[in-house]
Amino acid sequence: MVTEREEGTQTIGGLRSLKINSLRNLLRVTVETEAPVILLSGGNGAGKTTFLEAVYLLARGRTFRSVKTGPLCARGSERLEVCAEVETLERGRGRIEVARDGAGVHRLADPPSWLDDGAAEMPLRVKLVSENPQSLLDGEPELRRRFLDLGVFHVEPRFARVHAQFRRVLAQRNAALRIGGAGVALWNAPFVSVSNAMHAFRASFVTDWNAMFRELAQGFSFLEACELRYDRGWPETESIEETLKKCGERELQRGFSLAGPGRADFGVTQDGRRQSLSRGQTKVAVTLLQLAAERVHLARGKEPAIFLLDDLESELDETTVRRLWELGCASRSQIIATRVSCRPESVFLASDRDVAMFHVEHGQVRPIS
Ligand SMILES: Nc1ncnc2c1ncn2[C@@H]1O[C@H](COP(=O)(O)OP(=O)(O)OP(=O)(O)O)[C@@H](O)[C@H]1O
Repeated sequence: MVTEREEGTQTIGGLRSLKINSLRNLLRVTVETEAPVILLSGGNGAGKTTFLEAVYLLARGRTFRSVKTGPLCARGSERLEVCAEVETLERGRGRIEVARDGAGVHRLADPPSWLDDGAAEMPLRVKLVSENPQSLLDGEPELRRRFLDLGVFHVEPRFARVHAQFRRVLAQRNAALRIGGAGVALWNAPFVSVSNAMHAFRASFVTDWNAMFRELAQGFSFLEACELRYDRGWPETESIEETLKKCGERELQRGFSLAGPGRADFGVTQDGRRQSLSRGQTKVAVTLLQLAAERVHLARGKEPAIFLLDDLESELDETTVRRLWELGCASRSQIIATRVSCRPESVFLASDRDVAMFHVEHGQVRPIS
């Protein structure tokens, strides 16, 4: 497996075929390709993002779009299905299938052993640069914690148990704080222990992630002196026990925990201060964060993820698109990218990787020969 990656051939894992039934405007779509780069072009509303959504659904069992985008099931249909043949370097080929009806999302897989390992070991990992990547750095800390935790989870499956334990302890501690503090003392010791465990996992991932991010950021002058700063959720100068003691009164007044891993955050900083970035620059930073995380995952022996790049060109100048594209192609992960068809596609074809091009129109996806 490593040999193929190191030799730089185009033989990488990823999607080999994708069938979509009744997902938004994609009523019946079949795409078969072994290409390491899949480029979908088409006009607005053609269904390009929906194609990415189908792959994301397979990997994560949910969509990346907000509920405001409306129901996933095509109008007039009661069930959607997405099915893919996937090749992994370690396990060869297998099928993943997701179906959704009124009762929610069901994930089916063949061979069934792929299911036994749990979500962390599912054969399909995706890394998304979405239609609004800025929300990761500009939005709620909750989004960043989820992003960070997914990154940790992929390198350290034991993190899932610690995470679940933390959520249970936090819920109990908060319940005790809400009713005036009776029983809080009972939950402090487990809270301290699970907080320290969670921080240790996160910090170890962030150290590597930051190193990769700084390396990648060298290619972009506005990010040159920037780094990834992780805030564990309580001051670096004190232990979590000390912080709990200090904010005990306030926690009782507010009725919930004010410190701990549930308050962790990260950001792109320069000289310790949050860097102010334009929309385009923020998009670059988020793309680099994804690429950096992928490098960490690969270095820890993970299968390459599939990069889903939704309209990479929007808000970016041509040189920047070219640089990001080169970095993406150098990662040797499979890339599925969308673009609005009015722009020249030369940037995307200028790499040594095979590109399979498809045109998306009125919910149909057709190969461009
Ligand atoms: N449940 C649904 N049933 C049928 N059609 C839907 C449903 N939900 C969304 N759509 C339509 O499906 C299309 C999907 O658009 P999508 O966001 O995938 O387009 P896109 O090609 O990425 O466009 P853009 O370049 O504008 O981002 C839209 O035209 C939308 O109106």
